[in-house]
Amino acid sequence: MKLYLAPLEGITGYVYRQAYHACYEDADKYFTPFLAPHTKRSFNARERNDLIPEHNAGMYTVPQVLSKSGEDVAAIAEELKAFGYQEININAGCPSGTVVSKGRGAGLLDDERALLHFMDEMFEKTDAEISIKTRLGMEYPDEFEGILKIYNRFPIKELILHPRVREDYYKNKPDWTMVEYALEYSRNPLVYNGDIFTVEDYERFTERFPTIDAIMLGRGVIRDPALIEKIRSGGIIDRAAELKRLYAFHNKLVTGYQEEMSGEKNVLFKMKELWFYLGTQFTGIEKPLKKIKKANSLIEYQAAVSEIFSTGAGK
Ligand SMILES: Cc1cc2nc3c(=O)[nH]c(=O)nc-3n(C[C@H](O)[C@H](O)[C@H](O)COP(=O)(O)O)c2cc1C
Repeated sequence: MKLYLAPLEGITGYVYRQAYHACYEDADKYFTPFLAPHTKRSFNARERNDLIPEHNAGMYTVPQVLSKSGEDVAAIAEELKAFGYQEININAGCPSGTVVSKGRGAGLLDDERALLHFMDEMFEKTDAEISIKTRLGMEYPDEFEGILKIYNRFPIKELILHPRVREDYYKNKPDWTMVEYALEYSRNPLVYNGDIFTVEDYERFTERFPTIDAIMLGRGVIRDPALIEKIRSGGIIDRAAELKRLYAFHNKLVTGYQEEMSGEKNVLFKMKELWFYLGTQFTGIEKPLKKIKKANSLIEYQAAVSEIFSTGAGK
């Protein structure tokens, strides 16, 4: 099974990916959070930092592009080639109102004619390898029938399906009936994405879909960075060693963000967001978690984190 790390805007930037690469067995592919091409100028400093080869050494990284213009995608693909990227991923799933209202992300799925035009132009104007990360549609899962017919007209490297509609955001359950449908009718290789948080979730999925050979993991890995290794090893990982490694990974993130960003406040913001996910793998940490949320300095923050790791709390 190939296991990919999903793009998570604000979380899986290069600092996260580098720390992950240093501490854990690699994901088979890493996807950057979306880049939104600008017609007049090239990448901004943050995007450039995410893409440069030095920040992606030893990892197979796929840049993700958020656009509704095939021409813009083709232009950005050329710029990405200069960084050494042959494969790019298209975001056809972002549910955010500001993105969708501009016809991008899941908004691409709102109008089949526009989607077809976008795909036509993109495939005509670039020879880069294109994968698509898609939802089922905007409102109803059966919208996917028409959408898949469009995807089937193009040689997509991988069709990564997050089987929710835009209206779901991240609520409700991924629709596995539509995964069955996609498996039967997609002419392109299918990758699954959605709600695989534990080894048990993974096993339930592979039991039902034994022929799917690639899964993209998002929040599951952010909650438990060892998830990919647990899946590969069948769940056997020593908890004490695991916590030690998680602490080292955590500290690498803090150092990485300190180097990347100016000001403690920004670093604290990033780390607090991460604990929203990491906290779920511990029990009995309400007090230190509260201290993390309230921390005004990195010293206060690190003291609270040390409480969590030193008590060995854990499920
Ligand atoms: C905070 C956050 C940021 C995200 N950013 C992106 C993004 O930049 N591009 C994208 O395609 N999906 C993005 N997603 C969606 C994830 O890649 C993934 O599809 C979703 O979380 C479902 O997978 P999971 O259940 O394994 O987490 C984001 C999700 C979250 C929660």
